[in-house]
Amino acid sequence: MEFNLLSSLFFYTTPILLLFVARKYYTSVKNLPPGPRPWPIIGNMHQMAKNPHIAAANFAKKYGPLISLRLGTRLLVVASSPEAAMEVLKTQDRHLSGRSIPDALQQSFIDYYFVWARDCNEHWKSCRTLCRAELFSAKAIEAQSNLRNEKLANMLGFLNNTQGRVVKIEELVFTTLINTLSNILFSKDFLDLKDDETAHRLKFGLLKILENSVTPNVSDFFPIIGGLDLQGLRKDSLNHLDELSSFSEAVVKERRARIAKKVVIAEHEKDFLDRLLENNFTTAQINILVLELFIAGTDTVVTTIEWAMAELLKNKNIMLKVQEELEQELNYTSIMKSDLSKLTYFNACIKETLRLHPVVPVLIPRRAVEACEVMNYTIPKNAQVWVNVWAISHDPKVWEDPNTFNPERFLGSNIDFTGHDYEFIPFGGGRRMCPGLPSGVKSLQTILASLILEYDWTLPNDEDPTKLDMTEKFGVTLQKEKPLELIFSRRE
Ligand code: HEM
Repeated sequence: MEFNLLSSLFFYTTPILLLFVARKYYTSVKNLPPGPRPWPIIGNMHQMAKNPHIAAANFAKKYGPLISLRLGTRLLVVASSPEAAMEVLKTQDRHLSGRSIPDALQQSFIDYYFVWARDCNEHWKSCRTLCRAELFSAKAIEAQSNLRNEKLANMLGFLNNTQGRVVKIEELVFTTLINTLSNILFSKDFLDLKDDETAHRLKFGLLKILENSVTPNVSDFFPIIGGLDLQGLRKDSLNHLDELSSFSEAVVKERRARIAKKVVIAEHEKDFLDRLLENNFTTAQINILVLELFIAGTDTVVTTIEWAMAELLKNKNIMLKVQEELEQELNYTSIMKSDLSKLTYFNACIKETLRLHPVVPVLIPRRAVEACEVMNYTIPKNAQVWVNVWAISHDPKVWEDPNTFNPERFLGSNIDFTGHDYEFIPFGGGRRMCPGLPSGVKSLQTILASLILEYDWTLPNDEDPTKLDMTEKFGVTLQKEKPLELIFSRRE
């Protein structure tokens, strides 16, 4: 009886309270960027639907390059032109360098996040410094080359035995990348190319965490009721995080035991885990960091390779040109030893893939740590900020014929993805820019070059490649809705 009374009270008063809070908040902020009129309570939620990056790009056509939208009681500001992106990522980088942590990831270890660190705090700084020195510096990438070569050889060996069977590209590349990364981090393979089930479980867990972080969630729209976790996304993410931590936890335990026994290891044999332990990272901090590196460093590369292969299949003339360049410059044994950045046409294809299919379409959402001005509009403290890379990449005012896959546009051009050319920022920019760029690009180059050079690719059931379904699926990463499946046959 008492419970019924309380729940009815909650049911009837909550919407009124929310409406009041939202109204009070939004009428108090002056000079917000323009945008479509929000509905009471829900704001513009219903207008963002399945593909929010496209919906926001369409609003930008009407309201300008900086717009504001309301998602429940939350304010979202979206930058959709190179000029607006530059103001967010460069001019106001310090004020807009926070992350907006989705409710699904509001867990007890929130202070240990790297990718989702709320602001550029001391822990974030030590993660970034250590990762840059030990994983992503030119010296570190060079030191990883034997290991990468070995994992690449495993992948090609596996493909040689598929004998006309259909191969799911995302699973093949995912396993290769996880093992490359797990060896760099822990000197250990996490997966076996023949063991689909474990690979599937790991991939499912990582993707589920990403998916939960972008699933429309009432707790994000109305933080006042966040603690209730009405959709169970926080609980579900924690279950996956716990399960995935078990992959690393055992290794960390083993390593600590080795250190306790004072076993001496040569400097050049130490891996990333040794460095983390030397820097006094706790087991919980290591588990989260490793998970975030797996999340940030696998799906991005897998998805980009899948899009690149799909575009090359669709565009036979471009494929022939890349094959010709690779054949002239390399052969398989020299791929890891070659400087692949010298292959102009091949690299133009990688850039064009990242332009047409920017794998992180709105960057990882930023948060205003302080109120600031962008394009003469006010961005209030704690507003969420997207840089709509997808909109910039598909804007005919920025790119000629933007929907066509045309690597030639990058030939003889200095435009690069290093975060300074704001019309092309697939890795973001400013202090939260992707630190894994050198590692990601190395993986894209070596895996793609090997697959192009070594095999002819055909679609199952003699499907016509020019009719390949290129529908996108929105998420933190912009995936190909229908996974690419191919049959590989060795080239002469
Ligand atoms: C095709 C490959 C990749 C693409 C397109 C990509 C893209 C991005 C983007 C757009 C961001 C957000 C940047 C921003 O907010 O301005 C990001 C962040 C990040 N990426 Fe990547 N990434 C790739 C590969 C990798 C790899 C291989 C790793 C590591 C193994 C990695 C680790 C990270 C980390 C740790 C962050 C968070 C940085 C921070 O918040 O300070 N990424 N990435």
